[in-house]
Amino acid sequence: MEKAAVQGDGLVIPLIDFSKFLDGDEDEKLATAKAILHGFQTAGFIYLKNIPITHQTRAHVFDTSAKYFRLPIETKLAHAWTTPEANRGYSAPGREKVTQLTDVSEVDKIRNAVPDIKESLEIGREGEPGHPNRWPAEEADGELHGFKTVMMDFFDQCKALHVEVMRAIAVGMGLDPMFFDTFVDVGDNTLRLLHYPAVDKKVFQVNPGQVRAGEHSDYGSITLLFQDSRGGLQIKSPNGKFVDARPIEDTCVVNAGDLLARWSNDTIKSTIHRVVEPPHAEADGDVHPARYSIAYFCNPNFTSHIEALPGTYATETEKKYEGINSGEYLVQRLTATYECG
Ligand SMILES: O=C(O)CCC(=O)C(=O)O
Ligand SMILES: [Fe+2]
Repeated sequence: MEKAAVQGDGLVIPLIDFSKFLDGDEDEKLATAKAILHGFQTAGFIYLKNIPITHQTRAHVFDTSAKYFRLPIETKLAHAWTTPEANRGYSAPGREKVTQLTDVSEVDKIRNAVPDIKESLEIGREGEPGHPNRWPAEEADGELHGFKTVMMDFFDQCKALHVEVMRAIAVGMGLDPMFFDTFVDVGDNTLRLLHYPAVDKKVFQVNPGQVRAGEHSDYGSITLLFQDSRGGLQIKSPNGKFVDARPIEDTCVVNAGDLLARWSNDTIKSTIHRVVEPPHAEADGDVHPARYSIAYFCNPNFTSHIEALPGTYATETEKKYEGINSGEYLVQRLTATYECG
């Protein structure tokens, strides 16, 4: 067994070789699927290595993302995020406050007190009726030439990885390997490019509680998280302490979201995480350099009805939740998180 990716305060996040699920023999496939499910059931998080998304693709997407965030703020605001139903476009620093609260007025209070130091661009499925993506303009000879192609290609690769991780979960649960396929084939997912600007170290000293991204759980089935080498991601342990989730090159951090936890009748955990001041002193003196990450939020098809999975309850009375429509659930959660209007 591989050394854990993260270990501390009762939190153990496994590092799993995903090629053993995709290309291994039957025993390797089964053992890997079980390890993946076990990671989601215990930590709610796993790290995957040897995924089909190459180092080159990933590096190119990060470079392209950095180019995007160098655009002037007015250019970015011209394709700003609009509504939870669309969930596409640019969010300037301070717009979204990810939090556990679902009451809009409470979220507002917190957002105004200590805004997150980050900006993001949300990209959804192309062709969703009524919700076109909000793309930056690409001039033929401009810096951003090819942006849309790069991002949609990455979107599709992540979409395929979602399907494969769900197959691993199905195998781990003893379900038909394709059980989830018809629940996730549409790709109602969101690609979020994230930029945490360089920040003076003093900001963290002066404002206790200042973070780069506030504590929250994700909403959907799973999130594929690609982080650069800066660090600062933390995951809440079962004892309530935040533990550093160190960057490991060429791995993808995968965490279960609230809807998968609900779907699994709470046998899978959706674990709280946040992004704080990086743990290591950087060479740049008084300033923490920028951090870039990319989160790909996977969801069951918005038309899916989500209710306790077979094998997660013995009798009807053990079902903890009512069935729910995936799309409605996600819009509800996003409505509480973003400042609308
Ligand atoms: O930037 C990161 O590492 C985490 C981002 C995150 O958790 C989110 O956007 O939901
Ligand atoms: Fe998150």
